[in-house]
Amino acid sequence: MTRGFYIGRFQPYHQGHHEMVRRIAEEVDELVLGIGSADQSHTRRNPFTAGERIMMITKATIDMDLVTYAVPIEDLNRNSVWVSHVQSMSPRFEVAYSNNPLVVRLFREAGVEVRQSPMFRREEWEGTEVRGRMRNDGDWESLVPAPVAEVVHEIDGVGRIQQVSDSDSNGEA
Ligand SMILES: Nc1ncnc2c1ncn2[C@@H]1O[C@H](COP(=O)(O)OP(=O)(O)OP(=O)(O)O)[C@@H](O)[C@H]1O
Ligand SMILES: NC(=O)c1ccc[n+]([C@@H]2O[C@H](COP(=O)(O)O)[C@@H](O)[C@H]2O)c1
Repeated sequence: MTRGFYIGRFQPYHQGHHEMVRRIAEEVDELVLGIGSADQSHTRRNPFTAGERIMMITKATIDMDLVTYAVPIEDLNRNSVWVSHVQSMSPRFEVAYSNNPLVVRLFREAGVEVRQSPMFRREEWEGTEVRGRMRNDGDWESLVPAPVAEVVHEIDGVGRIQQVSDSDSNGEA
């Protein structure tokens, strides 16, 4: 039995994340999806709460052939102990998946095996692009799994993003 760990902000969970989970499913029996920056929401870069991101991930991965757990991970302003913080919040895992260079480095320095993947259709499958299209009334729905689009509609996510774009000075280009 192998359990993996895949961390991201998932703002929102999009087709690039989904493709990565599909490939990870070929290598592990169970996967923990760490919801990074869990304490952040209602800003341009981090519009969705941890709970909303749990809904997106749970509904999008329900039909997949692996057990998934979505675990919120708050940020910690101390990189040197961040891996211990992650491990303290997550079910035990043997291998971590990430394409984020800082995350890869921190896990490797802590002695955790890390696997990276290619970036899939990165020109479209990127959180920043999805949020940009939501702000501009573009076609964001084709960039996310259908259950994620349903969650965004349920919580009026587009309305929220358009509103925080005006008021939030937390700045995303
Ligand atoms: N299209 C993709 N193909 C493969 N991996 C991806 C893709 N998009 C994101 N990832 C990886 O998934 C992890 C989580 O990504 P994250 O939630 O930050 O999404 P993002 O699209 O990079 O977001 P943002 O544009 O909001 O910073 C990271 O390791 C990231 O490199
Ligand atoms: N010191 C820290 O708090 C620390 C260090 C590395 C990554 N993280 C978090 O891990 C997540 C990494 O996800 P991304 O690959 O989506 O950037 C982010 O939420 C990031 O804030 C936090």
